[in-house]
Amino acid sequence: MATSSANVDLDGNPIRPLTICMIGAGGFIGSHLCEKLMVETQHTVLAVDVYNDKIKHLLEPDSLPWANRIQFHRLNIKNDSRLEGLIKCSDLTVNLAAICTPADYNTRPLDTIYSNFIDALPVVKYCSENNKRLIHFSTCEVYGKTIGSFLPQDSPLRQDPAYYILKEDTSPCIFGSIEKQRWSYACAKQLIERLIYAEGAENGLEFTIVRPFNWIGPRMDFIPGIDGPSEGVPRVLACFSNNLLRREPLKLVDGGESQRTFVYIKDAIEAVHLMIENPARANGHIFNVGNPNNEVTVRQLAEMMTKVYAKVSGEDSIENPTIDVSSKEFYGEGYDDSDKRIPDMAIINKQLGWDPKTSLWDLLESTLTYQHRTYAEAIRQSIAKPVAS
Ligand SMILES: NC(=O)c1ccc[n+]([C@@H]2O[C@H](COP(=O)([O-])OP(=O)(O)OC[C@H]3O[C@@H](n4cnc5c(N)ncnc54)[C@H](O)[C@@H]3O)[C@@H](O)[C@H]2O)c1
Ligand SMILES: O=c1ccn([C@@H]2O[C@H](COP(=O)(O)OP(=O)(O)O[C@H]3OC[C@](O)(CO)[C@H]3O)[C@@H](O)[C@H]2O)c(=O)[nH]1
Repeated sequence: MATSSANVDLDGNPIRPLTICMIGAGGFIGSHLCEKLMVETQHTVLAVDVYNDKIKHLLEPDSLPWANRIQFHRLNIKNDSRLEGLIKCSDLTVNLAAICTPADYNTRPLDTIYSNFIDALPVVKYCSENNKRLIHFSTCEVYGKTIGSFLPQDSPLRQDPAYYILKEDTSPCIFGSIEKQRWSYACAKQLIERLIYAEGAENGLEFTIVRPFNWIGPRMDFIPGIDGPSEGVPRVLACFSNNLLRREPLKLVDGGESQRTFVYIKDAIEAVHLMIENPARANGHIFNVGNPNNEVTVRQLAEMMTKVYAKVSGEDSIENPTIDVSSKEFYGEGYDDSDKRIPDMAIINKQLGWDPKTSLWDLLESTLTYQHRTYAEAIRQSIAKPVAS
């Protein structure tokens, strides 16, 4: 895998220290990107978010070696006039802010559309008007369903990669009908991608669009009832972690037949680091960032996580480790799903020489070790606590 050295880019040019306005810096991806930039580079981060719990370890104490290179700005980009000033005094803006948990797409469709489209508009506008570079986080979900999913079940064409590999410049974007509000998120992300592209074409905005394919690792989402709402539904890694920590069966939505490719957050962050430090190679591009070698069905993911968790916790798994639930029961009316997501890697490989390296087993082993260490005792105590009458 290509890595950028501390001082020169992939073409041997010196890398000057940048000021980066990172919006959504307090989230899962933001926390890992801040960590990378603090520990391995000389860049400065203006970290914008409404929360900072996941980056507290980078903000305090004042004696940290990077203390003068990171500032936290608690603000909501929906309604805060400070945003333009922060973008203006930065060299680059990285926009990660979004509602991006599937349980919200069909239950809070308005918030989802506003968050992923309307709230991103000023960010794009301020970057364009002030000639500032933008790295915007979209999603693999803009591809929607694969062409192959519309073929008859027994069609041999379903095995042909041409019908399922997702390519940035040629694959169509196939969403379900309007009442399947699951796709409101993907549609909002697609429209903001189109707007950014148009700003590049008409007004010369220097942009890079990132399409993450299921990045997973420590600090992803929350564990319901411990550091998030008891009834909350996070993404699958946290749902299954929660079930394993509580010794409950893992819930397989609609049989767990959907397929995903999972990439380790630390591999994926390396790709973003390369984009930041190689603007000449990254500007004007849309990049898939995922690991095509780590494909599993959700059922296989549940089985592997059960085995890995038994290994890292030293506890035997329960007798019936999985249970089937319908998507209507789990997510409510209007849910739908992506059938299969395999990223084509040609563009990122050619432009940045990036390839993921961590296997699914290895990334689950380090992530579930973290989950066990971070949450097992808190869960034990919450279960032991008598319920108030
Ligand atoms: N994690 C993945 O695998 C994945 C996959 C596809 C796309 N993405 C995209 O990557 C981006 C980051 O994802 P993540 O997994 O880190 O999600 P996350 O929810 O952990 O992080 C998003 C952060 O944005 C902040 N935010 C949201 N609205 C805000 C607002 N109005 N003002 C200020 N801050 C706000 C949230 O507080 C949160 O900390 C999102 O745009 C998401 O759509 C992620
Ligand atoms: O307890 C559970 C939770 C989920 N599933 C199923 O797992 C699949 C993956 O679900 P999840 O990780 O929550 O999200 P998606 O992959 O569907 O979508 C995300 O992908 C990228 C992003 O844009 C941002 O992260 C987001 O939209 C899915 O099939 C669920 O039904 C389960 O069986 N049990």
